[in-house]
Amino acid sequence: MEERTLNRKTNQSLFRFWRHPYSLSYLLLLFHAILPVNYQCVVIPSPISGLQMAQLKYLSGFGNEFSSEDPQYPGSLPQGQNNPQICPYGLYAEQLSGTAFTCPRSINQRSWLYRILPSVCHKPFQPINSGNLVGSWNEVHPNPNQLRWKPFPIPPIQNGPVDFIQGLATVCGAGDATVRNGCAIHTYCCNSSMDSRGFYNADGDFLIVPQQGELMITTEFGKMAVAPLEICVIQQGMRFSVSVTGESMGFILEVYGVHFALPDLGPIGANGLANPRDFLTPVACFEESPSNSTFTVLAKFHGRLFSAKQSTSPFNVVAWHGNYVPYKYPLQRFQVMNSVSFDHPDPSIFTVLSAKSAFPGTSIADFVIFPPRWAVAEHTFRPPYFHRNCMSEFMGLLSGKYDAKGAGFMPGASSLHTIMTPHGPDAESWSQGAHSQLKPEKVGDGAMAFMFESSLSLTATPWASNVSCRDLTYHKCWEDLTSHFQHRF
Ligand SMILES: O=C(O)Cc1cc(O)ccc1O
Ligand SMILES: [Fe+2]
Repeated sequence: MEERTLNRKTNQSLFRFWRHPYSLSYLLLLFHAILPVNYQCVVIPSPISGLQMAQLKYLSGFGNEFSSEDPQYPGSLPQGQNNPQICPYGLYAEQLSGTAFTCPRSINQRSWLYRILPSVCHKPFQPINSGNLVGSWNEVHPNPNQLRWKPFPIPPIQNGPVDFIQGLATVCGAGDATVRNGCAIHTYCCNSSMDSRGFYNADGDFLIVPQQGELMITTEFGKMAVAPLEICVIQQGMRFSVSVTGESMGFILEVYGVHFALPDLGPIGANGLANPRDFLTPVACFEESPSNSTFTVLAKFHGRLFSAKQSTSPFNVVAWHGNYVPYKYPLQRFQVMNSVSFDHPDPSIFTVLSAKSAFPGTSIADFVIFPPRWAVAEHTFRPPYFHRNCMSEFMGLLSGKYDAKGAGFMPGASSLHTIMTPHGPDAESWSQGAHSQLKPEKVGDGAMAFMFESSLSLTATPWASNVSCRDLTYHKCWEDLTSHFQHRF
């Protein structure tokens, strides 16, 4: 059977309206077209011209209780209840739970999806080749050294298409998806769109950080365009498919058993860092499936990939409501805090999102960024300090230059300093920081670095340890640090 593409805009003709078995209820529901629907739309021009997504609409806010219906199907969202005996337009109701039913209300997350067929309508899942994905850390050899990688190579299209899922490789991680505690860091390097393939991750949430290439992500909740300097979060179980316009590369922080939240602001006050209204969630937009279609749903379960066929698009959700949703965030919206007197504050002031562990103030993983900012601290060594940390630090450079490193940490490069591994500015950056004149200075103009910081002891996978872009000379960047100790005698 021929596979159909998932990102085809579906036929929503009047003809289909009249032949639909629930056309009477259509008429009644037309009244809903004039009723206000409880959402706040933001229209953001898409950066992706090649994907014909000129303008996408989004709902604004973090952790909100949203509702959305495909504008072509007014009244498709049931009002006043979740489970009408028959849903509007003959849709099926399906709940997607992101937390235990009984989680406290403040952290409880779930959404109700109203879809053409429920997700259960698929052929059995079969295991497929999991490539360079790793989900268990038993075979991984620990390495306490400083590790660094030049940009992970994107396979050229001449060598064959590689999509977002085929291009996944696990760099490092710790913990276990089966006991819902841990995290993994992956890279994706791809050159093609997923077309008729949808994917869900049963293991955890993906925080996706594109470094090269814009992503058009179709989800069950609608479509998101995510360009470099934007990030998105697709939470456990949400189906999605990634289209690209060319060679694309980026990083993924996966967390098991916990969801990302905004950090508390403490004495900072009610505003600052990542502000909730800058988080954007897609609006409902569904795909119908012509008869005789076949779609593939891929699953990541216990770190392994599985594949199943089904006859309807997994993106067949006409309306939804809830607070368990995918979202994106433009990193330039981050309001940076820093010292205006002296000394270098800890990088936790740059936390965008936290996946908290059960220990107060200690995260499974934090997503931290280093945006352009003014440095004004007096009588201070301004670059990042030398450091040994009880947390693991995975860093990447999206653009520009990082203030602790020279050319060896180029855009697209990444590094891992795991628990108690000493690290800090390279010899040249130290020299600059120690001797430069301390006038007000813009740090990292046009630059953006990020850090995935985890309380878990991250270990690199065999793939990451042996990949050809590993910088085996990394340790040399500190070799020129010499003693300046002034003996008393
Ligand atoms: O470059 C790093 O290692 C990250 C980092 C940045 C910073 O400003 C202070 C401490 C720190 O670990
Ligand atoms: Fe550090």
